Amino acid sequence: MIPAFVVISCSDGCIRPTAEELENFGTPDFTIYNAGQFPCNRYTHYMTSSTSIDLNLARKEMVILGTQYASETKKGLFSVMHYLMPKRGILSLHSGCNMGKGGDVALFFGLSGTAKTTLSTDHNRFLIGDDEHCWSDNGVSHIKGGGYENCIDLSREKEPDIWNAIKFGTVLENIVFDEHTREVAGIEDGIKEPTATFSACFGAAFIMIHPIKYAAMLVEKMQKHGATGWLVNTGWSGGSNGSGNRIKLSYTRKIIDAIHSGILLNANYIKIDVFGLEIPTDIEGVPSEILQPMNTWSDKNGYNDTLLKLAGLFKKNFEVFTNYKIGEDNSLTEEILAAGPNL
Ligand SMILES: Nc1ncnc2c1ncn2[C@@H]1O[C@H](COP(=O)(O)OP(=O)(O)O)[C@@H](O)[C@H]1O
Ligand SMILES: C=C(OP(=O)(O)O)C(=O)O
Repeated sequence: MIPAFVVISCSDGCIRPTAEELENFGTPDFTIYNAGQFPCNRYTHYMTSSTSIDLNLARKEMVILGTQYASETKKGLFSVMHYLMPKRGILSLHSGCNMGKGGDVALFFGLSGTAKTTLSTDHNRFLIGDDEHCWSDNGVSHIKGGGYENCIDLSREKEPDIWNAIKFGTVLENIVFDEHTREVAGIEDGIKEPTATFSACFGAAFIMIHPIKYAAMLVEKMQKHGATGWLVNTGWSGGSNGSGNRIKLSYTRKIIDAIHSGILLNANYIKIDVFGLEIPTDIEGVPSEILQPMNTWSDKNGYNDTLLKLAGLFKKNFEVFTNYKIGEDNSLTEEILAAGPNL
């Protein structure tokens, strides 16, 4: 049995045919069988849990078993888009997207929980979508309707647009009203030590062809349209477990504002060791001392050890991609490698 909230989430995310269209609908482009909590057989070869999402591109069918996660249908379709779109020269992206009043478009890449929804929802800009987009020669369009926001510590002051979006008809998932009756663990419960997670294209779970192919398309589109790329920390700063804090959302928003305004193109930068990242020395509204990560760590040896450890993990992670050649030469892979950490 599928709970109503799963159905609502799916129909909100997809284009709903009108009654007239339904009369002569013909053969669907794709058929999804979602069996809700009915499990898969975990004793099947390669099955590691009682949840499975099986996709058959030739039959144009998907079977979802053993999960009531509301987004599973649309995330499954996201994988299908990662197969179909690149074939048409369109780049599919795990990103949020918004547009400034002058028509400038920004994409926000990141794994789940890294603030695609939070930052693409910006009072001064138009929201295109929070999670799944396509970049074609005609511009950026969103794949799914609706938005999926992490509600931990949500407040009217800090995130007014998202706060106001919660009204009748909103589906709340994994929400605990009363700590005493809580049955599910919170997303961050039980996490003691942050672990480095690498996910190609910020969405390894969804991509269908080699990640370098998506990377090549991204490079081509960024060069063609003169887009700039920025790495913004929306996560931890100032130490590993037991010390440090998550960067304040208000500071992150100021950093994003400075990027949108173009002011950072002419700022002063300091290059950090190992990763070679260039970090602006000043951003209006953000304390300068938090911009350089080393300043925020009281344990300087801990900082250097962690920097080297992370650089090693980066290099190791990329090893599996280095043999893939794209185009006549291997230059794109070489360029990506050159931009990585220098040990
Ligand atoms: N500095 C920060 N920048 C962005 N988000 C932050 C920051 N600190 C905390 N958060 C919180 O992190 C969460 C990000 O979740 P969300 O935007 O739903 O991520 P995603 O859309 O990438 O899955 C939100 O609850 C947001 O309030
Ligand atoms: C969790 C989801 O996406 P994300 O956290 O990447 O925004 C989702 O849309 O189901």
